[in-house]
Amino acid sequence: MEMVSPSNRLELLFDDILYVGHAKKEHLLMCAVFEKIVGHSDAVLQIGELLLEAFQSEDARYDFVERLCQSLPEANLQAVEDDLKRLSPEELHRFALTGESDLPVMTLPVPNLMFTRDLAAVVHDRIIMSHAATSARTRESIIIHVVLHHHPRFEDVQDNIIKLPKGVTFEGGDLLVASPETVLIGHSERTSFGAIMAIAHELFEHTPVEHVLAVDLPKIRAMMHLDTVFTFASPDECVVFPPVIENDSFGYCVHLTASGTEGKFVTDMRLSFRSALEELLEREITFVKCGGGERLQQEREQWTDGANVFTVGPGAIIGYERNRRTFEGLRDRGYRVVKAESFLSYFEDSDYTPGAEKLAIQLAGTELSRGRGGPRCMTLPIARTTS
Ligand SMILES: NC(=O)NCCC[C@H](N)C(=O)O
Repeated sequence: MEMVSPSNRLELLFDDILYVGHAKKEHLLMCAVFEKIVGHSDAVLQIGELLLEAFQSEDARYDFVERLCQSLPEANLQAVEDDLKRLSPEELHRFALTGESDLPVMTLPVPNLMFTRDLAAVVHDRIIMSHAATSARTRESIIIHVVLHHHPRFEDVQDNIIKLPKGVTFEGGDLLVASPETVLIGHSERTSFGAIMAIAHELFEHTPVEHVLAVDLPKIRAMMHLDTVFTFASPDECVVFPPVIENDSFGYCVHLTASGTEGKFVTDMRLSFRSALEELLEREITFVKCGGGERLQQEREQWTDGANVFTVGPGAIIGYERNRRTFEGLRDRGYRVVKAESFLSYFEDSDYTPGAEKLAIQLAGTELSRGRGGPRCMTLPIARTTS
């Protein structure tokens, strides 16, 4: 992230230059909250460390270099393909993250790797790998490929990895698992309709998923993924950006179900996302408004990821503190609002019991929030259990 500059920031999908030291502290604090809630120190894995561990295998390094050379032909990396393959695990790791090495070639860094959510999506026992929509994030799709295929931790899931066909684009922030049978996918700036159909096909074939709701989003940067305007706080509460999520109109929400005939779906055009969701989940859903009742504040808080909360455990969600009105809405729903630091000091000498009360944890995140991604974007749950 230290390599994002005023001249390359747009290409690297950053609106601003972050104070990296503070951003790191904020990230560490967020991970400490996750570990406390999950209750063991192995709860949080760091993608950079997983990559370095995977690179201990020569096959992994070769695979990475070959995919990199193929995926970005304009970077002319083929000229140094053999040299890249000869780099040590540590040197190749440095090159993979920063684009720098001692070789006479340079490429862009991958500062968006912190938004691990977009690298893949896990639904039941399947892992759908991303097909990044932008060249700034293409290398991240290769990184997750290498980690999943070569890290010993993922040895047993090889047959469960879903690879999407060429030509479609998909980023994990567009996929939300609403229930064991229902998956929501944003048709966004980053995820193509072809990807939604391919994912629906795979999920209908290999998992208990029976319904995919495709949600049409404005194709704009501020709402690049579905999780920038809609996230679950609990099974019956969501944080939503009302101007987009309550915009009922023709073609906005398409319900896909399997038809029983290979390659065919039954489609059903839904005018209201809320009613489609409530019908599929068979319960009423409360929409907590990101930014409260006023349009101006809704826009301000959506911009700083007020609608991008992450549910760490039953009843415990985390979001950026600056989204004050969003937290007020959660308080009105019975959440106790607490700062991340206070949460950790309160439970310093005791275990946290998930579900004992509804907690909305505030992460200061003044630097992280300038990267255009919230706590959900910065996580990638790799296993799911239903309760
Ligand atoms: N799921 C998300 O919404 N991720 C945030 C990604 C932010 C990153 N700067 C990007 O533009 O891709």
